Amino acid sequence: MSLLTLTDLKSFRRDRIVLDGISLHIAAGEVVGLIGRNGAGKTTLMRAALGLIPFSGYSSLMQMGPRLRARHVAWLPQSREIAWPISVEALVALGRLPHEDTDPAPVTAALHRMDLEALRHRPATELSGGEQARVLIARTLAQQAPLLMADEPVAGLDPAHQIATMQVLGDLARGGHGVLVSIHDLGLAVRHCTRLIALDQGRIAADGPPREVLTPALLHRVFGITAHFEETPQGPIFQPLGTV
Ligand SMILES: Nc1ncnc2c1ncn2[C@@H]1O[C@H](COP(=O)(O)OP(=O)(O)OP(=O)(O)O)[C@@H](O)[C@H]1O
Repeated sequence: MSLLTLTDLKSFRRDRIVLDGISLHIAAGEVVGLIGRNGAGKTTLMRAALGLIPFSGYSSLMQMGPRLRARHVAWLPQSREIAWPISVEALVALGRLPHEDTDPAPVTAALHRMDLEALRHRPATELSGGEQARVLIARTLAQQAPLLMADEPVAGLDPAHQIATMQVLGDLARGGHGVLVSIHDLGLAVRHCTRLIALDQGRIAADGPPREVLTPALLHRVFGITAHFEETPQGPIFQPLGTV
């Protein structure tokens, strides 16, 4: 089942085309990594799909009313700013707003999944940057939406929490959700994403399983790098080596 369909999406910023002809589906069971250089259009693609910036073309999310959309898709923006000193638990509970319920179970589960139980009563504004990022991820988990869209969810997290967060996204997908994440760490992307979409100057340069997307030719053309890519008994290992 497709949870997100985009057809011929285009977006302009300051009269310059920054997304052009984007067509894709995200299905239940997928963790799709959106990759590309700085400025390639990853954030723009997700914000346009959500209707947060103007675009032309079709986004299935825009066919839903605001209430249905809030239940269908959880969104983690790149900005990790927390404005008010509310408790971690209260902030995570904001993820339940679209459901208009007071069921504590999804909030408790989200706190547990993001390793936040010990911090639940702390003011969220008094946490470290990485801890705040985990709180905001937990809020999106508490929303229990079929589709999760996250802009660089693991940026700023320590290695253990990066891996744990990617595993949480994998668990969500295996539980029938769909996930679209922008990510710069190609090593993590290769290990945890079921599929990669490489963006280059606002267009899709490649879309498929990590091994098929991250070819030497694509790495050269889209990222300007060389890399070592190896299948091992511990899973695939991808390490950028140099610039070209
Ligand atoms: N508010 C804005 N006004 C004008 N141009 C913008 C604006 N936001 C983004 N752009 C431009 O749109 C293009 C795509 O930006 P976008 O933020 O989508 O890239 P990205 O792939 O998410 O990059 P990064 O990896 O650095 O987060 C860039 O050329 C950027 O300069």
